[in-house]
Amino acid sequence: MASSPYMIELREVTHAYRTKAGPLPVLDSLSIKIPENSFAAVVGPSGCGKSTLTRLVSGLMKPNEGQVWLHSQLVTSPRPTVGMAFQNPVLLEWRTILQNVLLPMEIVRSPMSRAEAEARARHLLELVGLKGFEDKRPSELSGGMRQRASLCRSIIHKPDVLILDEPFGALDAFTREDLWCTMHDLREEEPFTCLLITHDLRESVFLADQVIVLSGRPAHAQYVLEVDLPGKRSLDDLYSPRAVEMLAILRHQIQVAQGRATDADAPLDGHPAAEAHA
Ligand SMILES: Nc1ncnc2c1ncn2[C@@H]1O[C@H](COP(=O)(O)OP(=O)(O)OP(=O)(O)O)[C@@H](O)[C@H]1O
Repeated sequence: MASSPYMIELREVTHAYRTKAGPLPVLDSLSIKIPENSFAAVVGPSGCGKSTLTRLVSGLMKPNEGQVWLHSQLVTSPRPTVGMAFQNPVLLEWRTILQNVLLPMEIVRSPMSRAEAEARARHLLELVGLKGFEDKRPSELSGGMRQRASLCRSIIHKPDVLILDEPFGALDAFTREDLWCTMHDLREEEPFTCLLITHDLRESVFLADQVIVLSGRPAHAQYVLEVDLPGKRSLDDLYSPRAVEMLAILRHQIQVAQGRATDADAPLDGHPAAEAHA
């Protein structure tokens, strides 16, 4: 079995949940390739299997068929080298923000000393605009600030891969856009490989190098759009003719995935998934 040259690779992954009503097929021959230090966004109809995909990549679940590769290793058990952030940033109220950010260092083995980790946590908090809040408790912060702290926590241990499962979904539009820019700042400071699950097409185009559109359940990679915008983007880039064109393509692909449109009337661009993954 050949190892994978990608940071994340799914090869022909098929998975069904066992339910009382019988097997529920969720993924069907799903193949995805994400190179090191690149950012992939996954979009698709509600309930098509996006969160299932994150559980497979982090090793919390094993697929019925196919392989999941992470940093050239076959994933067969939970991976400490994966950082995760979710829609609800669960921070521990009895710890300060700094102590919350440092939490993974107590769980994951790392070559960093305690002093190095603390210096890194303080630096990350400054980078995301939380300088001065290190000693506050989570309840003293706004939702957007808590999500910023949660992002710092997810990368404090320098994970191979960062998995973001709709981390900005519960925030108001302005805070969300602010956090998108923070993501670009973080990536500029320290490259990492990221898999983002989102329902927001603008978010996917603003943040990602490739946008993978999943089909309806059981999901396969229906379409892959390579985002050809500048590396570090400004919000104005979202209003460029090219960004508007890409958003139209993605909107159409989501409609195809939902069974509300066919490929016959597709805007012309991008790569059908099969081509991009050849
Ligand atoms: N542990 C489980 N047991 C049985 N069925 C499950 C389990 N987890 C998820 N499902 C079902 O599998 C399907 C895919 O779920 P998943 O959460 O991966 O979808 P999703 O694309 O992330 O959904 P959404 O867009 O609504 O967040 C759904 O129908 C869900 O009800």
